[in-house]
Amino acid sequence: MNNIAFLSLGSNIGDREKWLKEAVRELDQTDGIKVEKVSSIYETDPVGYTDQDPFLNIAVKIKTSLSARELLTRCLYVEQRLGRVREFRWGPRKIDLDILLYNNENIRMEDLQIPHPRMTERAFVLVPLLEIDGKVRLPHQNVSLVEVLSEIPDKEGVR
Ligand SMILES: Nc1nc2nc(S)n(CCO)c2c(=O)[nH]1
Repeated sequence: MNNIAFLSLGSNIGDREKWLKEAVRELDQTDGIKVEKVSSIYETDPVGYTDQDPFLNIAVKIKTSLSARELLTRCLYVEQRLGRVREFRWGPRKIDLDILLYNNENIRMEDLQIPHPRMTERAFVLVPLLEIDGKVRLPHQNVSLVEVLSEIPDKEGVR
């Protein structure tokens, strides 16, 4: 398992903490995935589509032998297994798993973009991520995510 990946998990329907914990367990029980670190749980104001309930968000560091594509497939499987129903794109969700970083790779495909394209705009992603790795950087860029987070105005939306 010589690949490192960072994921962002979120939930804003039902027993949010339960879904987050179950998703982490599903990941850790996957052949080829070892959960290395899990952040604290943060309550966060919804961004994007704001007319919905607050989220609970965490970040997770994994070691994996899966490719980025296989990891995406696994994340979608965990969402389906926990019963996520995709009503509309930015709407409420029982559980959401987003791949943020995979090694130091840039991947630009129709349905797989790594680093996650919106991660640098989202305090709900960066605060948990920096809790588990304060030195994490974007691939091939000289920008520390600590500096990126310092530029985001609405950090109070993450508690
Ligand atoms: N605070 C917060 N807002 C969000 N908007 C969307 S869409 N999502 C789903 C993840 O893209 C979230 C989220 O996880 N947390």
